[in-house]
Amino acid sequence: MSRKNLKVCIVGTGYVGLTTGVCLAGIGHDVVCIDIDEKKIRMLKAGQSPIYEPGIEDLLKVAADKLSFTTQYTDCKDADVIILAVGTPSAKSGKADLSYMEAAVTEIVNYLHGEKFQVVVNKSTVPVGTAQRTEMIISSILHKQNRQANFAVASNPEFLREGLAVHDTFYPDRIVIGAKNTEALNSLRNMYAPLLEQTFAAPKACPRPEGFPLPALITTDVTSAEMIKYAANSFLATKISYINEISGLCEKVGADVTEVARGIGLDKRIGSRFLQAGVGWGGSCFGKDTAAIINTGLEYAYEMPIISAAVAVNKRQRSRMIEKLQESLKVVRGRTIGLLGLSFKPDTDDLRDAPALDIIRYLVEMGARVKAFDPIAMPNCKAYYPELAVEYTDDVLQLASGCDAVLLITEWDEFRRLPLEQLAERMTGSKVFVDGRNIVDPGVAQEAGLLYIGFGRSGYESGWGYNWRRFHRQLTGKQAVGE
Ligand SMILES: NC(=O)c1ccc[n+]([C@@H]2O[C@H](COP(=O)([O-])OP(=O)(O)OC[C@H]3O[C@@H](n4cnc5c(N)ncnc54)[C@H](O)[C@@H]3O)[C@@H](O)[C@H]2O)c1
Ligand SMILES: O=c1ccn([C@@H]2O[C@H](COP(=O)(O)OP(=O)(O)O[C@H]3O[C@H](CO)[C@@H](O)[C@H](O)[C@H]3O)[C@@H](O)[C@H]2O)c(=O)[nH]1
Repeated sequence: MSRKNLKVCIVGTGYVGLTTGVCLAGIGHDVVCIDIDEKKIRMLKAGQSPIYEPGIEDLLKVAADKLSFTTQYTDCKDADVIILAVGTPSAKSGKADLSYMEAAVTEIVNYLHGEKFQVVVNKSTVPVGTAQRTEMIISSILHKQNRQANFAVASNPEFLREGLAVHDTFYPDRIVIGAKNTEALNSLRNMYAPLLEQTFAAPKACPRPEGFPLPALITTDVTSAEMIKYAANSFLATKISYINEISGLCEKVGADVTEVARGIGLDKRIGSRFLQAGVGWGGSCFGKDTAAIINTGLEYAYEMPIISAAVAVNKRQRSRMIEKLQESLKVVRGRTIGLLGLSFKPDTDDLRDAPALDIIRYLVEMGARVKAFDPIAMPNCKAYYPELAVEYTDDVLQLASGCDAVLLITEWDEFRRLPLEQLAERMTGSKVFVDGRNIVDPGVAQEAGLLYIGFGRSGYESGWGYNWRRFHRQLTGKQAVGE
């Protein structure tokens, strides 16, 4: 099949829309990104990314002549492919709120016409039936306007991870296209064709990692494509909750969950990824997508106990953080607690459903003074959660100063190399260090003078074992039994 560059219009220029836009422009398509947020579009026109995502600003430069940004839908005119990438947040019921999708669809209809074939693509995460409903909305508007258009609706769910969005877009494990119309399928196959070629080399900003396999192309019906997205996210969220449930039992029986995860993860049927126990998952997707799939089940009177349990376990992990603090400090009221990390995961400034937000709220309610440091997410936290009573600090040492306890919430790479002794020197009282991501070596932390508490690392739960050995050495100059 001969390949041609397409005119692609992306509606919604957030994490998914912007990444998709810069990457498609990076492989030669002419891309127009639309958003109703004027500030976002102003920044993008000036070459600045409104989100922190490695590689995006480089691509904005590299692909500048293939990219444009606008608040005007008129630029959808003549697009071969219109990609919908607006938000689909949770409504109160847990159902996906499709109002942004439907608002966008009613706008794009005006730019569908009969002169050439156009594909409308649902890239947002949407419940089963949404492609069909999109088609129905478009057809009924066209009918009212007494017009016809040559179009089809396809589902093309997105699997990128924040912080790795550019990498995941250029080198996905799979591309899923759900369409009942062959022309739509061919158009999208054409759009992604460069990514499927052995010789594909992304723009300089994001070279192919050594030995990285080509993506699988999965073409299927629209309903299965819609289900694939929810099934994938629910599975990943469940896998994390599973290891977190195991980690609680590890604490009881005296096992170390990091050893258990290593031991089970080497079984290829299980796999080692997504077995990091700790304070649990957050982010804009897992919470909303597990809620939405449970809700879809309810529409069919079909309970989903496994996914519901994964949600409950995840909620419990956030409370476990507070329980660990209470067990060690006894009284939390009137104490100073420092949070290392605010974003829901490293390499992003995204705070949506971040565990840190709940933990801050609990602590403030309990009467603690809360300090925080995050390498990237502090401006967003100040802007979007002005009501949070948090003292922001400039670095990890300023954070530790005067703290009774420090809680590591986000696994930022720089937190793997913390100056633990200097932290301990600046802290006060029993110098509790709760490692919500199990990334700090417990022995090294204890050596530095901290009372280390991990998740599922029972040997270090109370800290007494390690402190006792340290004191024994200081007193006797000899190693203690078991060292
Ligand atoms: N963030 C992720 O990692 C990720 C990954 C895979 C899939 N998804 C899914 O992709 C979708 C988008 O997620 P996101 O994180 O990019 O959201 P986002 O909030 O970052 O971006 C959505 C954008 O859509 C814009 N918008 C809203 N209504 C609009 C309209 N009528 N016309 C034009 N623009 C409009 C908003 O202003 C916003 O900039 C969601 O369904 C999400 O579940 C997200
Ligand atoms: O072993 C692990 C792995 C992750 N997490 C946490 O899980 C959350 C989600 O992490 P991740 O999946 O890396 O981030 P997202 O960017 O939210 O990506 C998920 O959600 C996206 C939106 O749907 C999908 O596209 C991605 O495939 C899916 O991984 C974060 O809070 C992580 O800290 C753990 O607690 N333990």
